[in-house]
Amino acid sequence: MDASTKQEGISRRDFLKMSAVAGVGLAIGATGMSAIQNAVVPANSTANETEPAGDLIPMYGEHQAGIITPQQTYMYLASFRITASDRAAVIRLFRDWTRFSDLSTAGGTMKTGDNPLLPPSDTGETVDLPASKLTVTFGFGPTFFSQEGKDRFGISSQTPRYLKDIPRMPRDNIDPLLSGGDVCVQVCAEDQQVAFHAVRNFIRLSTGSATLNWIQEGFISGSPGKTPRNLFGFKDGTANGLHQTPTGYDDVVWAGEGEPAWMKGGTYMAYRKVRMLLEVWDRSSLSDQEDTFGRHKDSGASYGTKDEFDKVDPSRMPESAHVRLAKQSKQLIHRRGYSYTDGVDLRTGNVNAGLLFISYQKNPDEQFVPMLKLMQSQDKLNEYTSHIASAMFACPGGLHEGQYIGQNILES
Ligand SMILES: C=CC1=C(C)c2cc3[nH]c(cc4nc(cc5[nH]c(cc1n2)c(C)c5CCC(=O)O)C(CCC(=O)O)=C4C)c(C)c3C=C
Ligand SMILES: [Fe+2]
Repeated sequence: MDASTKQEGISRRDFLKMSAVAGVGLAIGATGMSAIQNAVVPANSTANETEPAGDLIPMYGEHQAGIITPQQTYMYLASFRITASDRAAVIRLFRDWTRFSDLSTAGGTMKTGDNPLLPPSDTGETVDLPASKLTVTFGFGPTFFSQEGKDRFGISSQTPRYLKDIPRMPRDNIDPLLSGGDVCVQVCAEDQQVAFHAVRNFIRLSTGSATLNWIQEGFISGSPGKTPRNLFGFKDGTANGLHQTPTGYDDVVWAGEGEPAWMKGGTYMAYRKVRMLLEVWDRSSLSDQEDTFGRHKDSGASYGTKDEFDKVDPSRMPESAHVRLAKQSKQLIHRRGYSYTDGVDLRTGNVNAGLLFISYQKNPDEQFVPMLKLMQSQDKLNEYTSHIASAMFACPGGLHEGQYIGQNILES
């Protein structure tokens, strides 16, 4: 940690220590500190200290939380465009975002009512709510490093090895307004209001430095310990078990050789918003539905087997089955998708719904893109889906206390 960080930074642990001495409602008013430092105070420091351990997911460590963390029920994915023109302003934003992440993942809020003449620093909707397993995961898009050949923040030499947009696919119906971005923030929690509060305050804190491109919200549902079902009624996520081994995440998820130092412990997030044509699907026979995946709907067992986790034999499946094609690519990825609903398609009266497909992998060129290509050309699932948004982000490794997100890039 460099001296300036130590001087300016204030960690949750320091914060709680200070709160314990000064009592609840401690205000930090040093001039020169950025907006959030003046605004940050735990909603209730006692509540923070006694937060049930099971409700907190540590923010610090070798990897960012929210990547291999067991999936929480709710997710927001927000994409920002940096509007700040100089590196110092980006650093201020990332410091503020990091402090807010530190605070909110620990179950705190910014000050909610210290000056009646000013708007409260925090929007307030999580006061009295627990941390709810809140995680915040940051990623950087290709345009963060350079845009139209311009090295905006003098960091293009730090571009990760495989970071580029997902190439256009033949069946794509991609909406550019819902795709890409300089920075993404994935927020997950067991309570939707806790997740929304975080994303909303990230947006507030970005005022003057970044604008929101798009935001998506998703949900999953499943009994504890069971694989959740997607909106087609199939268990989705079964194969993640294949790399849940001692070396599995290093082999599949965490960035490898030839990457800038800040990618150590990091990964690539591939994102596709995939609309699922529920009305078409609901008119299909059970055998058509099962042939689409090569798995049985009720049990989740692959064709020719009995139980969900039995070894898959692709030769037992139709050639166009989704799982057979995934196997044909001979690649593994770590999927962490969420269902979404977006109201009604006013042109057809059909429901807008589908999957916010998110996968993490160490090398998207080798693991993700070939798999997507294969699926786009041959997958029976294409009869029922349409890819409408797309993005690729590089997610840095985890932070230690006192660091801010992107520090190793911006201070390299
Ligand atoms: C390019 C990668 C993938 C996209 C895009 C994708 C979209 C997508 N998938 C489902 C539903 C299921 N997918 C399942 C398995 C599965 N899917 C991918 C990749 C993509 N899916 C992989 C790598 C796998 C695992 C294959 C294996 O090794 O067995 C399954 C089966 C159960 C499971 O393992 O999760 C389902 C169901 C939908 C609905 C969808 C787009 C809307
Ligand atoms: Fe899939």
